[in-house]
Amino acid sequence: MNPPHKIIGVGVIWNDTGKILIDRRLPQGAMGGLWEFPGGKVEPGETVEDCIKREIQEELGIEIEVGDCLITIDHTYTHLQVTLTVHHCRYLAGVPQPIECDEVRWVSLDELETFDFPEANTQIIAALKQSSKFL
Ligand SMILES: Nc1nc2c([nH]c(=O)n2[C@H]2C[C@H](O)[C@@H](COP(=O)(O)OP(=O)(O)OP(=O)(O)O)O2)c(=O)[nH]1
Ligand SMILES: [Mg+2]
Repeated sequence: MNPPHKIIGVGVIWNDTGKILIDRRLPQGAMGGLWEFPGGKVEPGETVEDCIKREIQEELGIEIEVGDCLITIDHTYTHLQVTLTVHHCRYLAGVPQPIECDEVRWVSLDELETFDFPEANTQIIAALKQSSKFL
């Protein structure tokens, strides 16, 4: 039997000093304690862009603008298959609050590699580094 499949909208949120917002998942549950880019499950009838905007408002209490898609990744974990659709986002307003996570941080692209992320994120970080070469 294949594990269940979730479609996830994920935001790489940039502020105007070029830092990226990451959050630490709660210690309990799947991938507990790992860092991630904010996001969550796409609800029925919702676009990925709407999902990212909603999740980030719910989880962090901030306003963002959702931009271009960076990458889409299909990844199979032991108990779960995920499709992560990752968009660049622009921070607009509000102070990020750890509403549904343990901690939030603004970090540089270089610092990203020093945090522990889920396995699928290796590809997101590689894509970010690749795309930033041309900035
Ligand atoms: N938001 C986010 N999720 C990620 C990343 N990398 C990664 O593998 N995931 C996985 C972990 C989760 O299984 C899923 C995120 O969906 P979610 O946050 O709604 O799922 P969850 O398991 O925490 O919540 P739930 O099903 O209990 O409602 O995608 C990432 O960078 N950001
Ligand atoms: Mg989530």
